[in-house]
Amino acid sequence: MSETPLLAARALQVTTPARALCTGLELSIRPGERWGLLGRNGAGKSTLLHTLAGLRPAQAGSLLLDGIPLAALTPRTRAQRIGLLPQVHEDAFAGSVLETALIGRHPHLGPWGWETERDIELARAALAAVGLGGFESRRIASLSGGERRRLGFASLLTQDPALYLLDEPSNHLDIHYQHVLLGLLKQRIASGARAWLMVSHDPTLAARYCNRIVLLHADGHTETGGTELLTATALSALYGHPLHRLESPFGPLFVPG
Ligand SMILES: Nc1ncnc2c1ncn2[C@@H]1O[C@H](COP(=O)(O)OP(=O)(O)OP(=O)(O)O)[C@@H](O)[C@H]1O
Repeated sequence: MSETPLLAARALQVTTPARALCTGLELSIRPGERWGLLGRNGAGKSTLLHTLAGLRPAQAGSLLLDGIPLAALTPRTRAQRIGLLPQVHEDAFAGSVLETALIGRHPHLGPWGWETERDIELARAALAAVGLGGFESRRIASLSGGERRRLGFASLLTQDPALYLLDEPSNHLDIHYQHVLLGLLKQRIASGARAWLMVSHDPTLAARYCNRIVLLHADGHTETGGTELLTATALSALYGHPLHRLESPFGPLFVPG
């Protein structure tokens, strides 16, 4: 495949003061791909995701965004191309729902930094898409956990990056919204120029929504490939817990033993 990857990791090493979380990662994320990143608690999934987003340095190796070293790009250029849905939303400013959805437009604003009618339209449309139409003037502190999570998706939709980095996106979402929101992003990615990498603790969800997989093992080595990596044997070893794979019309279901 000759197309330049949206994001490429070459011999990437991510460490904490205590240990190596990820060693020698080779990853090419291309348009149309939906990557699932699976591993145990504490394996280093969020730290790796933040490194791929350029929010923390790698200890070795390189990261290329559209073929250009990520570190050479301005934060604004990076934010036009990469969007992060964090595991937890930490709200430094107690703004309204509409103001928070509009944060996604910041990397795209003109030199004066003012939002246009079009930006506000996009934010309103994103809120409606996540079921928060009519919530625009609510304070974010008054939202339920699932409503706050849906607002995080709305901010990401208004940002409309090429690469969506999603940290446990199903957190706080009921079953309906898990499928509505992942379905919505999947549709965006099907349109061609975008991709996602999502951290998940649910191999059933990963098998249903992802077409590429990274298994991050506790010793820092990784396996990358298609969904054929999602075998009962591989996942039982990954989690240190027996898992059974059952076939269903909706794809494989993984059930703990
Ligand atoms: N600054 C730090 N100093 C020491 N250890 C750290 C530091 N930051 C993270 N860690 C450790 O690195 C490991 C990886 O953390 P990370 O949050 O990336 O794991 P994770 O795979 O996302 O876990 P979870 O599934 O529990 O969310 C954890 O053991 C964590 O305690």
